[in-house]
Amino acid sequence: MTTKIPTTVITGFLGAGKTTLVRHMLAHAPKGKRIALIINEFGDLGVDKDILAGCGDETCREEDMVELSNGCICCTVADEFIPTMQALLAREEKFDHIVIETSGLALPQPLIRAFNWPEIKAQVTIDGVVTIADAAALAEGRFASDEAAVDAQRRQDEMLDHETPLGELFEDQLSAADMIVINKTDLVDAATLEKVEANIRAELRPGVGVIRAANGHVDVAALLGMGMESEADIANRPSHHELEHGGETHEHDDFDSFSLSLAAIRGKDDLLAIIEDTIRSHDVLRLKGFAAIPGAAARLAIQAVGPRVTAYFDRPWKPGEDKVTALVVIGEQPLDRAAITRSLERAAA
Ligand SMILES: Nc1nc2c(ncn2[C@@H]2O[C@H](COP(=O)(O)OP(=O)(O)OP(=O)(O)O)[C@@H](O)[C@H]2O)c(=O)[nH]1
Repeated sequence: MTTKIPTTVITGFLGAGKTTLVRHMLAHAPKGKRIALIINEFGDLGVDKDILAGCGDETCREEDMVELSNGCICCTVADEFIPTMQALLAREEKFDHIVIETSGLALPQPLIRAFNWPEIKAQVTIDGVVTIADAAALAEGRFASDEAAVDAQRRQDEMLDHETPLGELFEDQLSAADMIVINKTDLVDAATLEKVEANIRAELRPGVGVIRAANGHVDVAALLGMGMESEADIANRPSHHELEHGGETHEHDDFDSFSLSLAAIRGKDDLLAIIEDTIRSHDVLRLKGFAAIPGAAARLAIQAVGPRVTAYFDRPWKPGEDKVTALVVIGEQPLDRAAITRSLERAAA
């Protein structure tokens, strides 16, 4: 009997901390373990791969990272995910473990189901589905629906969704999970954290573990080696979205993303203030990218989750590299691309 390669699936909403957790996991995985990484990112700048490149050293080399950037993994299972897995499995050097970071807008269920396809099932199994929850976003009610408005709508049309797109997606990510990591515990107080955890626990199947973390710092031994064989249990992980929409539309049809670049900007503080203002005025959910700050030898990595903007110089510009400011913007439909672009262009020199 061949031993199947265990695969960990990481889900969680936009900006919850998936890449941060994967980074921690690669840096702390047992030495000698060889891990392949499949990254699916919403938006086309490849920020996550850039952040992860090199952080696993010999555990996960750059050539062991594969990016799936043509849309969300749940819509491209047949065209992209299955061939990517087959190509990984056909490599001469064998992997001990595979980690898949899904995009923050992905429904996990179609991906889990793909592990029952004969060509995958024979060689790979899901070790566990880990869902990362953003304690700060939950505490701020960013997934909550406006109950009064929804009730009024429902009275008019019984067929209407009773969930916001965000709430529905998050429920699907919770229902798919074998383990929940409540991340960003540093941003909320103890009483709030208790409340957030109680709300999450109320949505879970019995037996699903919950751990708390800041900056994705979790015991890697608890993550790798769960042995759940989640694909065999797909019937117990219903997708609210698939049930309600009959699989005809995908949840992220409700979301939009675009990228833009700015040739030259005035300065760092000015740029960050303009980004924060733009996010607040246009309900941007997630913004990330890199900026070229005048006079700086390193590029500035920018991360914004809701109105919280952070930035750090991540590496020196490479010789000959195009020094531009490039950003990905993600939000609910309709995203007013022209107005957001105009707003961000106020940072231009
Ligand atoms: N304060 C705080 N910030 C965090 C924590 N975890 C992650 N972050 C920050 O949150 C931002 C988003 O983190 P990522 O790891 O990129 O989130 P993600 O889920 O991979 O994002 P997407 O792939 O875009 O969906 C980054 O600026 C992180 O540094 C945490 O526990 N506390």
